[in-house]
Amino acid sequence: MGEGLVTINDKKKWAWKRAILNPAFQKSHLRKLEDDFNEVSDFFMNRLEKLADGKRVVKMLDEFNHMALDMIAKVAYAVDLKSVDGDDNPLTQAIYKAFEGFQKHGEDRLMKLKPWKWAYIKTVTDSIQLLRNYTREQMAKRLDAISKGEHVPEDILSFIIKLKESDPEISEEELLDEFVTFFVAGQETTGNLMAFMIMDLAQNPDVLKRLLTEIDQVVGKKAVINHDDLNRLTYLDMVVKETLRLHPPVGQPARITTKPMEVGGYIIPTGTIVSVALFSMARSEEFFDDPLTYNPERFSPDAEKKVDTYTYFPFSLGPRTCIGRYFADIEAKTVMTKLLQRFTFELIPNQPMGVVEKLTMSPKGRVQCILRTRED
Ligand code: HEM
Repeated sequence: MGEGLVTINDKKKWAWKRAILNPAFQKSHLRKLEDDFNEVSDFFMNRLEKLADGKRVVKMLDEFNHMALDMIAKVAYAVDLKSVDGDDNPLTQAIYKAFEGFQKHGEDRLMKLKPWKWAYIKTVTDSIQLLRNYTREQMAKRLDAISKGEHVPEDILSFIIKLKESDPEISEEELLDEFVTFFVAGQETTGNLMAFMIMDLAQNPDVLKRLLTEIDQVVGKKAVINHDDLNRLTYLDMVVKETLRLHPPVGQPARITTKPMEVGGYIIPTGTIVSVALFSMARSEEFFDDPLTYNPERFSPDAEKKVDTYTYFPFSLGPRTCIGRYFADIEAKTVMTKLLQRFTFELIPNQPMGVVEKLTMSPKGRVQCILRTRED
């Protein structure tokens, strides 16, 4: 992700990029891309339709991860990746290889010094090259269309290009970093959120029942889920928030101290990486009543006022809070509404119910389910 928004350390440069990219992620802007959110969700429902035979074991985490990749490709860059139907397309494979390489590099920073890893590293760098060539082509096409005065979508790519308009000196590499950043930052996180929602709902039938009642009453079988529908699905909002509390996809947001700080009598020197264990805080009685119980009521409009901002922040806090939080919110709610309109799910017994933490926190057992259509 190089000098992309997530990893960039230069404060001034970050602030400039963030100011230009922020409007692309505002709720009012994302509303304009509602059709794309619906289209990718519908394509995903067709995929689930094929899997919902009441017999097959479906790993929901894998399905959601593919869908989330398709969502970023479409909503951010107007690209129809359609990886839910199989990831044999070279671009999808390259994206997955790049993610894997990024993760493995995080686990073993000395990898480059180990000759027996060089063949593997080459497969990763080849994939990154393919990805960069592809994004370079997309960017060139878009710039060409803009220069000819053609109509172009108001997607995130258009905002990345605004970086170049604001500073023509910006390198092509940096623009590519930004392009790749959104693929990485927005895929696994939202995929995990939706997989955790299925896991939590399947284990809490009363919550699921109430949610289904809300969906049936508020949207019924409505095909296009828009912003107003999402606003009226208030219990769904509470369910999303409670899932993010008990199962935060980013379990430990981190910061680097810029001056010495005292915490609990200990001095933390400048330049220390400090991470806050959201996952553990959610499990502590010091911060939440009956913390292990999955209880969306914590986020009912009245109760939510009592939730302390400094104990619950799945999208982090401060200026470097997640830029994609509304994107994730619209995506998760649109997809889950459509899924619950059509399907029921049942967890396969005896699968691991814990979490694994790598770059993100994901369900260990990949949420294996049997799916059925609701008419069955
Ligand atoms: C449920 C889904 C998501 C969760 C839980 C999540 C969580 C987070 C967190 C905790 C951070 C801050 C990291 C830190 O402070 O250490 C962050 C940053 C970021 N996220 Fe997300 N995120 C999600 C979805 C998305 C999506 C969909 C996108 C883009 C389409 C995105 C793009 C970013 C970017 C670019 C940053 C860096 C922002 C900056 O430093 O200015 N995220 N996210």
